Amino acid sequence: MDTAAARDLLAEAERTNERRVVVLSGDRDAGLAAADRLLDALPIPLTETSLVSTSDDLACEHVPVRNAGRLLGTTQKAVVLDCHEDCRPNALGRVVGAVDGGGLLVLLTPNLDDWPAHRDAFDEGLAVPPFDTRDVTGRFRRRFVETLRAHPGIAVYDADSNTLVRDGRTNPAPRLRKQLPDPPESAAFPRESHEACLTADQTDALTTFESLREPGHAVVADADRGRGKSSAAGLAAACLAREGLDVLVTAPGRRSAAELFARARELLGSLGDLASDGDTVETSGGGRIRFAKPPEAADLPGDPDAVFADEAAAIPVRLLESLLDCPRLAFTTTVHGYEGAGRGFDVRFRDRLAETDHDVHEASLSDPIRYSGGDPVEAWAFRALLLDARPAVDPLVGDAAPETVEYVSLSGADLAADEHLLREVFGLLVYAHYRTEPDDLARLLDAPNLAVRALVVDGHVASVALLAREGGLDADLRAAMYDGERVKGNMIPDVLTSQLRDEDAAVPFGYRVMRIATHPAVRSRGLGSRLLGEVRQEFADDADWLGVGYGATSELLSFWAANGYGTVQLSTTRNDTSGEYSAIMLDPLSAAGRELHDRHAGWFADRVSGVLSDALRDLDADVARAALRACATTPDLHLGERDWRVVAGAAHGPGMYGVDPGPFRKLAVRHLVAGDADLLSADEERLLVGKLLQSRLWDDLADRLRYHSTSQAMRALGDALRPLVAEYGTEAAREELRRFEN
Ligand SMILES: CC(=O)SCCNC(=O)CCNC(=O)[C@H](O)C(C)(C)COP(=O)(O)OP(=O)(O)OC[C@H]1O[C@@H](n2cnc3c(N)ncnc32)[C@H](O)[C@@H]1OP(=O)(O)O
Ligand SMILES: Nc1ncnc2c1ncn2[C@@H]1O[C@H](COP(=O)(O)OP(=O)(O)OP(=O)(O)O)[C@@H](O)[C@H]1O
Repeated sequence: MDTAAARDLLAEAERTNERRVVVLSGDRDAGLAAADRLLDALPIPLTETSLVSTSDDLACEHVPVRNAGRLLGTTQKAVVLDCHEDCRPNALGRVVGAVDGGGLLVLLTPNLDDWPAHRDAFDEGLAVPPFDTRDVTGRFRRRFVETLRAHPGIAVYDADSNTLVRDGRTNPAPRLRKQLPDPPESAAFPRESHEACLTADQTDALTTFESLREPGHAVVADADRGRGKSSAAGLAAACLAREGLDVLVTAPGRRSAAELFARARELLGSLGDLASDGDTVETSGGGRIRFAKPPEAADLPGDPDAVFADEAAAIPVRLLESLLDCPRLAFTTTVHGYEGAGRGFDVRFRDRLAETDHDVHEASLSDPIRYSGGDPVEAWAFRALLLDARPAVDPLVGDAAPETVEYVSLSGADLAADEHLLREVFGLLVYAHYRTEPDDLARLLDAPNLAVRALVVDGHVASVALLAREGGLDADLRAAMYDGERVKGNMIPDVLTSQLRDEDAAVPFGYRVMRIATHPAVRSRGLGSRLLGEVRQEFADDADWLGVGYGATSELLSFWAANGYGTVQLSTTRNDTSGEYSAIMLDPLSAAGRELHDRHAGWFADRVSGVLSDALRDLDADVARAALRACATTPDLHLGERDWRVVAGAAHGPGMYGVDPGPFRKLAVRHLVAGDADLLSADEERLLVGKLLQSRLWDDLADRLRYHSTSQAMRALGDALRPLVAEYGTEAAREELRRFEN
């Protein structure tokens, strides 16, 4: 790229405070040399430049592609992203956000015509056994190249032929540069906090946060990425802590709360109120700002005065609900961008918030901080990575019912050919699953092991399922897996083989429902079940099993059980963000699938009482009940005469559970897995789980189940045992019962 063109492009970026993209396409070495010349010719210091690449080929900072997340929240004047050997959509999303207004994103790419056929390390990751890289398609790249050629603000330079294909200038009319906002005349927070705001939106948001000085208020701040909402929250947290309040901050990860803490520290520092600056920030007024992961924050440790949930949409609603007991609440959420849509924050949580006694205040920030509004590179990134994909608007699917929808199979080619459909499918997945990210868009379009099935109404997506083919692995791979090697993309066979030590688990093949989502406007009408029914019918003669692995809640366990899926495993560690244990369930389709299911269901029932008294001691009793109820087997119950005498005796008083817990546990598992669900009340079942299986202390259990006293809880367990003895006991057991009943 000749120096004059590069200088003109950078000058335009600086003049408008927008970003520009330079694509250097062609041979990698030629591209690198062109990048080197470009950076040399431009007035951009090396210290403000990063190269994101598999190798360290330029004189500036080098960030490995897999660590591109390091750039999140930082800003650079120029970032060079090397797309030759490992083009990761996630890295692209992170890198774009790190370029400052007036800066350049430089992409090193293969020749744009050839790129879709080029295979790299990312594609190798998509080539899940038994597929190989040749099975991976290049649709994501084809679409990506089209966006590079079509969007304004993107220069394309062919480094092989030294030709400037597009100069990337948009020649905008001159605009007034934004001034820093004036602090409000009268503000409740210190003037310095308002002076620290960079846009008028941020000032307004901070003013909204002032309501939190009094208890009984909640603030919801939403914005697109990079509008400074976390920073506004940080300034507010600092002001509250300065007044002596204890502020608990939670976010999907500590990293995501970094900006909030940074602003709080800066402000307290400049006010001279920073007493201690470790993981917890303490103020000279006796206040503090501390962090806890969502599952811990949900218990409101130390009864904080205020809770701030940053990126709240990426935190499960169940955990957010536990925060509502705190007198002051703040939630920030991203409108567009993957974190934003997760788990229907708007749909479900705002209603819950409105039902509380808190006065709810809203703040919206639309002015970007790092670059001007209307920046063409932001618009391009939204489109290229579908950051703004949304489910169909409600009225378009409002009439969807199980009888009126059409079941369709959507191949990568179908999705690539129909942008509307792609947006709706992807938008729905993003909306419902907080972990959906840019890499998933490429997977959807190119991965050979994935299949998309949907229910559509008038061409609009009402429900969608993403299926991943798993298993059917040869003996060598199975042995490797058994020996502990990670075999990518085979989640269920992997768990059954390596954790549960079943070397044959990956012989049969099946489809794991990776994600399923029904449009929020039409949930609970049977669409999700219809979709799973159709999937079952379609694959009945073509696969050995259907399966699923997900963060277990009692509602979801019931949903899957109602659709024929049976529990075979509960994980022994919790997910960091959701705090949920995951469940694996199977729905057998063939004889081989049934074999696999039956041996694991049987084994699950055999071992579950051991696990519940150990790693799963803190599993929610209702999740345990639902997981056991969803296990499709009938556990053995071989109790001897002496066992029954102990159990029946305990049901009436003189016998004691503690002398020999074994038979009680067997009885509980037998009933909770395969017994008549109406025999005991929900609380009685919770007692079986809590006392007999999880060995909780009586005081704790009485408290949890709201019994007036420990002895009342003990009597309730006896009452629960009686019908069980009557139902399952031998003649000897019933004889024992009759002794006491008379
Ligand atoms: C691998 C995975 O994807 S697991 C995660 C599943 N997906 C999600 O959680 C995304 C958000 N949720 C959704 O999109 C939907 O709620 C789905 C896909 C779970 C269910 O789709 P729907 O079309 O509502 O299913 P359908 O109407 O057939 O069955 C609903 C029943 O499932 C149960 N159910 C399952 N999950 C839930 C839930 N989160 N909230 C309420 N009910 C639920 C209920 O029993 C419900 O019956 P009800 O409405 O009479 O109470
Ligand atoms: N008042 C401020 N003072 C200094 N820097 C700020 C301020 N507001 C925002 N920034 C900077 O602008 C960038 C975006 O801010 P922030 O992270 O708060 O925004 P956000 O809306 O939460 O965005 P994201 O969704 O990307 O986290 C950050 O790099 C931050 O350091």
